[in-house]
Amino acid sequence: MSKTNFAAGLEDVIAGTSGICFIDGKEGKLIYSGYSVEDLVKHDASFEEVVYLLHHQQLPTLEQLNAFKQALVEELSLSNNMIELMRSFVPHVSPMVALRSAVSLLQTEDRPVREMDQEDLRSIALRLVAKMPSLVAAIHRIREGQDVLQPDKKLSLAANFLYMLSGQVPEPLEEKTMNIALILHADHEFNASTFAARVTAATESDLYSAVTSAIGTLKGPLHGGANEAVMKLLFEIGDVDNVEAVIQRKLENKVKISGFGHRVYKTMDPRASILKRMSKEIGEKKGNTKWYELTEAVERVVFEKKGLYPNVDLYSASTYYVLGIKMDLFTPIFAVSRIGGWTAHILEQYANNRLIRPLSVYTGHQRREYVPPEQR
Ligand SMILES: CC(=O)SCCNC(=O)CCNC(=O)[C@H](O)C(C)(C)COP(=O)(O)OP(=O)(O)OC[C@H]1O[C@@H](n2cnc3c(N)ncnc32)[C@H](O)[C@@H]1OP(=O)(O)O
Ligand SMILES: O=C([O-])CC(=O)C(=O)O
Repeated sequence: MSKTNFAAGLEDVIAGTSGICFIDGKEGKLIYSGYSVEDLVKHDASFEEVVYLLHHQQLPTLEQLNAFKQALVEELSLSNNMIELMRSFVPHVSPMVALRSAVSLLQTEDRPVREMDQEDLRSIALRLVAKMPSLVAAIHRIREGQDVLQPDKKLSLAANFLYMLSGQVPEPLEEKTMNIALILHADHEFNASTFAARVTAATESDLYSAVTSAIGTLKGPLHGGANEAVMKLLFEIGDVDNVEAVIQRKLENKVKISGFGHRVYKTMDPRASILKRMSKEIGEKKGNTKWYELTEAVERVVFEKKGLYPNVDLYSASTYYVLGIKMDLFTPIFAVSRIGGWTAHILEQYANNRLIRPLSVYTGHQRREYVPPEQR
């Protein structure tokens, strides 16, 4: 590439190798270390099993899976000190800002680690995966003025997350829905937040710093923040009869419709197809299909008017909303899942590292002579 050629937004640039995840953007396929997400969902894989797969690029044996689940459950709870620290800032900031800050604070409780020691790195990665649902649930309960709940060690990670949020052990379909949502969001190759994590890791900085970079990157509405933006759009539309006019107006004003379009998929995002089914199923179970139907109408109109396909964020919004989750927790839930992928990529980056440092095309002033302030 010459110094004046560049790819805006790094479009189509191959920035490295990875054995974790493969996306076929033309065919709409998402494969984690050889296993399609459809297959993992069809066979009722657990989120824990998928995290193991991402971390080891191998499905665990039953014994390995049980040990991994046990290790995760043992790490779920937050210290009293951590909860007290969180009380001081959670009520004043958005959940994503609180989550980014809380992850940073978690490091202050870590035992001393051996630098770049594989075993220590893996145990921090596991700790981060386990703490994420507990942090999000604690953020929610603190800002609602409720007690922070301890995890129930008999529950899966998906069920524990819903339990720590609401204080109710979830129904089987609620647990299944959350488990599938967590699997579907767990990894996506060199997406913006994972790439941010890898850039930080490539300086040989620590795992907490890399994950903090990733959370800050996920927060934006062009990336993970789009699921909350979809719910806001559904509220703005309000009724199926308004879809056509609201979408038309937005498109005329060149406003991007959240939950549509993708840098890599040129067809339906395979995760959106599965979440569409889940949104319908949980809506029917809860006797509230309004949000599913509204989303489906938006999908139809956006396709007719602009030829755009849904991405993962479109149907996750109605799915979470019908589960009774507040919309400003949608993006934090993305982090509860994506921590699996982020940590896998950070470990992979450490294992085969080179500093990530691209170039820019300079568009500033030509060389000039310095003039002292009093002569300008
Ligand atoms: C988990 C995730 O991160 S999935 C993505 C979540 N983000 C969203 O849902 C936000 C809405 N979508 C978008 O903004 C974009 O589609 C992105 C950011 C996902 C991808 O962006 P890019 O690959 O840079 O595509 P870009 O923004 O250049 O769009 C290409 C064309 O499609 C149009 N387009 C793309 N997405 C949308 C959209 N959601 N609504 C309206 N038009 C869109 C653009 O306006 C542009 O059209 P033009 O050529 O007529 O100007
Ligand atoms: O891959 C991307 O660019 C965005 C995305 O869908 C994800 O991170 O899940």
